Amino acid sequence: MRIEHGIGNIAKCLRLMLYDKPGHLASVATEIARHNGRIGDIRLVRAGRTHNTRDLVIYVSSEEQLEDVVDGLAQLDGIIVEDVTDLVQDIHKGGKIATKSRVEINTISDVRKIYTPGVAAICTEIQQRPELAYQYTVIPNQVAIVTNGTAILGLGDIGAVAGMPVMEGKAALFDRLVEVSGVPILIQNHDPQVIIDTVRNIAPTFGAIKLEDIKAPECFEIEDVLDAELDIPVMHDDQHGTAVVVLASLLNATRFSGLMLRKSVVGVIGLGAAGMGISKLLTSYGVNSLIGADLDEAACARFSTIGGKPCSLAEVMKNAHIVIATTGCPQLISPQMVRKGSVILALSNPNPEIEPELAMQSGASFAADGKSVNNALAFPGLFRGALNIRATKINDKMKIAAARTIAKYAEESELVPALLHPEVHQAVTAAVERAGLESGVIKPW
Ligand SMILES: NC(=O)C1=CN([C@@H]2O[C@H](COP(=O)(O)OP(=O)(O)OC[C@H]3O[C@@H](n4cnc5c(N)ncnc54)[C@H](O)[C@@H]3O)[C@@H](O)[C@H]2O)C=CC1
Ligand SMILES: CC(=O)C(=O)O
Ligand SMILES: [Mg+2]
Repeated sequence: MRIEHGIGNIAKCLRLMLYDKPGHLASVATEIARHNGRIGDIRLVRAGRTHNTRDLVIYVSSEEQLEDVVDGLAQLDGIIVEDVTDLVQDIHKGGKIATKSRVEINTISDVRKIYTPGVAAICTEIQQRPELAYQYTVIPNQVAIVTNGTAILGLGDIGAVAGMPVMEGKAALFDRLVEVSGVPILIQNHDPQVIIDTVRNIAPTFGAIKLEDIKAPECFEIEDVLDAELDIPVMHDDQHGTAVVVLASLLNATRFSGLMLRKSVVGVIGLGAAGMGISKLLTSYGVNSLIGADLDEAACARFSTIGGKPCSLAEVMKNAHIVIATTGCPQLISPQMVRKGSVILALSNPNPEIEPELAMQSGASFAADGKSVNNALAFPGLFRGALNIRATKINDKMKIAAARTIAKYAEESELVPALLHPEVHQAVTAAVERAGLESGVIKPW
């Protein structure tokens, strides 16, 4: 029997037929536990005279572990494994988003209004007064989610199309959390200039641009140029959404542990898009002592330009009170490296640099991974707030206001609130609106 130490990222549904006798379900649970699998929902599908059929969700870390579970169950008396389905594949079939009509179309008269000839009058009005596009079209509620697929989560340069499930996921969250229409835009090109030109040309379709999973260093130039040229917000989520959630979690971590954030030594491992975005916002917040490690010399040089001190991974782990890892390298941090009492945010997805449980067992005072400290807590409210006030930018004041608000909604002794917290995204929206209005980033008509 293999022993798995992973966190069980693979969700499978087992359809089991089993004797309807006391204790049978318990023997199933015991067998799954023997192979270190975790159990989710259990649903009765059919109640027969002698047998029941149940769907049982399990979480495993590998296909091999699943095989062990299924083989083990098949050997139990009175249990047949009828089917095994993958819940993640199931939920992706057909894609996760769609463009739908917001208006009823029941009669030909409806068609004449929403389409030609009626629509022509609206077109002409917009031609004469362009600002009416914000009243009569989806533009002010629509955000482009732009990727070239070069840093899809921590999977690396897997191409824009392979990154589409992530872009759809972000769009689905936009809709669910703040009713923004997110539109994935896949640009199959590595050249920053091509991305800049493409986004510039399609920008009139959108109220804002969210850059996503574009690797460093290209992401910096792309964002800087577009931000300067366009009069709508342009924000690279991996840089700034992540930075906002990190600041929120550190506001809480330092409050609970008695550290002073501005006086703490903060170490960043992986100085790419996320690492640099985090470093810049923490500097803007007032963190004075920032050390960082990266394998790439150019990344270290960029870090120096914002006041960071490059050093080795071992030095970061030894000297930093707070460690933030954004390398895309699972298990980069070993238990022996953890400094007693430190705060460890191992943010790489889909797998962290160190599992939070292991970091805590190794002496960390707080630890979290990229599933919980995730930019999805920030980007919905940042964009919703910016769209609501017709901001031209999302500036540091808006980001810090968002971070403070996220921090406030965390449960006692948690670093951040749950992503589906019923109030946090609306509260972030309101805070971003206020900060934007105070700092005057509004487009005048
Ligand atoms: N939890 C969250 O909300 C977020 C997590 N991330 C995660 O952060 C990771 C990096 O993403 P990006 O910054 O967008 O990628 P990126 O490609 O822009 O940057 C990665 C950086 O890590 C460095 N690096 C790689 N291996 C290293 C090692 N062994 N030691 C030191 N440095 C190393 C690279 O040289 C590069 O500078 C990904 O795993 C991603 O999932 C990114 C954004 C948000
Ligand atoms: C969360 C996210 O944006 C990432 O891991 O790339
Ligand atoms: Mg990302």
